[in-house]
Amino acid sequence: MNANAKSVTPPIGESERPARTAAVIPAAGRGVRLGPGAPKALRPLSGTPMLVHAVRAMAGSRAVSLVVVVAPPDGADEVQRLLDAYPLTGTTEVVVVPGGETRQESVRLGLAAVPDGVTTVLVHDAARPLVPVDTVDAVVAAVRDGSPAVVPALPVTDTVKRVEPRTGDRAGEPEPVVGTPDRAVLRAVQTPQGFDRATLAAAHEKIVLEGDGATDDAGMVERMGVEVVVVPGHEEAFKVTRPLDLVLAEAVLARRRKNDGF
Ligand SMILES: Nc1ccn([C@@H]2O[C@H](COP(=O)(O)OP(=O)(O)OP(=O)(O)O)[C@@H](O)[C@H]2O)c(=O)n1
Ligand SMILES: C[C@](O)(CO)[C@H](O)COP(=O)(O)O
Repeated sequence: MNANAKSVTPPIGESERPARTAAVIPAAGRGVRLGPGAPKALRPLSGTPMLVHAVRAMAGSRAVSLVVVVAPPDGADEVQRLLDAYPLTGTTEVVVVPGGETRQESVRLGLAAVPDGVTTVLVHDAARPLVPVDTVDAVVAAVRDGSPAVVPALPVTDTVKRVEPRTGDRAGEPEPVVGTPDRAVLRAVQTPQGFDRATLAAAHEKIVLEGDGATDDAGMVERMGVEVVVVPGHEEAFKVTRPLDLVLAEAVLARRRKNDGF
């Protein structure tokens, strides 16, 4: 959309949901970097599984009428039972499907379960359980305003180096630096990423045929030559990846409880 053009899209929740929005939550990963234990999405945060936080975060947006949870390939029944134990208060429907060996495959399987009539699809990591609803709404609004692919992202705060990785017999050796990108043009990308449904489906179809090394869905769309835009992300939308991230997530939840007066 032209930067100066004014959006005519009604605020989220005030439209009659002409364009149904679904959220696909890939939750089939093991969480190897988090260390031994249950699959990452099922680990508790303040006593509630990470996945439940992520589902609530998506259902918290009035735009989202369906959440597709992508469970570990052999764990769909367990995930369904777990979600049954934490029913949502609103009207958002939740379905569970088995996932695949890679995140990309899991997203593709989740997308296949999205019914006809849904025109906007969000893809959100179960590993980002604390994303605020305003961030979700900002992504949905940008898609509804005409951007086929929208990612929330934050400026990078560390200086980033490009290196020549040392692998195989040379793994562990110091890695030569081959460049320092200008930090001002870098963004650290989060989820939910929002898409025009047909665009996302086409990107996944192309990748199945041709293979690809993209680490996020927007990267796949970019490789088709489609414009991807960034909206402001949020510090609390960080990805729980390593053990220290669990400590941070608990601290964020404790701060929210305190702010809510609990
Ligand atoms: N085969 C896979 C692998 C990952 N994911 C999901 O993709 C999201 C982001 O992935 P990441 O943080 O890398 O999770 P894991 O793959 O579980 O982590 P690790 O690489 O440490 O094992 C997570 O919600 C994860 O469950 C998935 O649905 N299917
Ligand atoms: C999709 C993502 O969360 C955007 O930052 C990220 O690329 C997932 O990466 P991972 O390798 O699955 O951790």
